Amino acid sequence: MSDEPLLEVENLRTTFDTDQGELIAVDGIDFSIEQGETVCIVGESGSGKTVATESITRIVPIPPGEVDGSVRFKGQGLQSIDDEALRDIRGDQIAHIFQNPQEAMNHVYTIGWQIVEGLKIHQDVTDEEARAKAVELLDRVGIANASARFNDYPHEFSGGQKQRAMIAMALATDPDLLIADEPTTALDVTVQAQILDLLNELQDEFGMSILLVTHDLGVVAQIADRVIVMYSGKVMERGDVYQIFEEPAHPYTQALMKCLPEFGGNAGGIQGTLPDPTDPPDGCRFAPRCEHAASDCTVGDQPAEIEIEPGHLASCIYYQQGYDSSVVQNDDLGTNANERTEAADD
Ligand SMILES: Nc1ncnc2c1ncn2[C@@H]1O[C@H](COP(=O)(O)OP(=O)(O)OP(=O)(O)O)[C@@H](O)[C@H]1O
Ligand code: NI
Repeated sequence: MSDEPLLEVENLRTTFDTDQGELIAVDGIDFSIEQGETVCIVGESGSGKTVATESITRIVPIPPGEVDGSVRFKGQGLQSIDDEALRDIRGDQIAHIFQNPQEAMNHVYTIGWQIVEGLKIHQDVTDEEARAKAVELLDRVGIANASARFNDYPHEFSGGQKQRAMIAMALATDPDLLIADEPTTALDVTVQAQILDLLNELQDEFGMSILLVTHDLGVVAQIADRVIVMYSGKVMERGDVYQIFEEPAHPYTQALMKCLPEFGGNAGGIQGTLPDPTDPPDGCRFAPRCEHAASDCTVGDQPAEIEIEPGHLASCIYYQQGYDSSVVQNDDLGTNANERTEAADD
């Protein structure tokens, strides 16, 4: 095995041509995912999480979208390969699951048929083998009585069962990377926890990497190895799950944490709104909402990411030399955040 990451994204920039002008959805972000790792992208609605992940295999609509930057998957540059080769990778090595399985499924075909079709397109199997494998997968994702449920239509499955079936479809081709965009948002809390447990188990078993998009820090705590905090198309902070929960460094991450119920936060979220993506402000994108913002925060470009500890980086000038980082370091988050990461450790 090489020590190259499974996925390496550099300077990814995705814009849309809109009536209001060029909309910058993702503004030059870098990240990588190692083999077997779970990386979560977290951030408020509209921060560019979905567009970032959908730019990897160019499932964003082009036009009006335009994707720039470098995406390397197993060492192969995806930005330069043709659509057919990309479709092959998408169906085979990089699988997507979405928030709403209802939309991703075909209503007129049975669940089993849809898994079988996926298998047959990408693998050289007979009908019998494909059927047996589909039943096995349905069973594996926790669909009781799988061989009978094989013949059910999507509307005969509950929301949680549909999401399980989507996961079975995604696993059918034994992908190296599973991209899951808000996979549990439409589900109630108990089912959500079960699906995340299932993803964790399947990852151990199948060895795939997971890139999971969510706005929910509870989901992050339950599943992430590493976390990327996005805001307004930029990466604000990144680190392993312990660093992010125990020592959130960027005021934006801290503000997200403070919205959690254990800090007495309300579901209303952070005060204020995201900047206009067709006209982002100078300086740090979060400065207009940041309680610590100084005049230096509103000039130039988004600050470069500064390494605070190995693997833990924040894009905030207070961590640059000559600034006092104690201004943004936040003691009142410490103890409760520890409880959360202990839960994440289980
Ligand atoms: N097809 C499109 N055309 C124009 N603008 C788009 C398109 N798709 C996304 N955008 C814009 O790109 C920005 C980022 O959207 P994106 O869906 O990535 O956010 P997100 O972080 O996934 O939010 P959410 O948590 O609500 O899913 C938003 O301003 C959105 O309006
Ligand atoms: Ni999204």
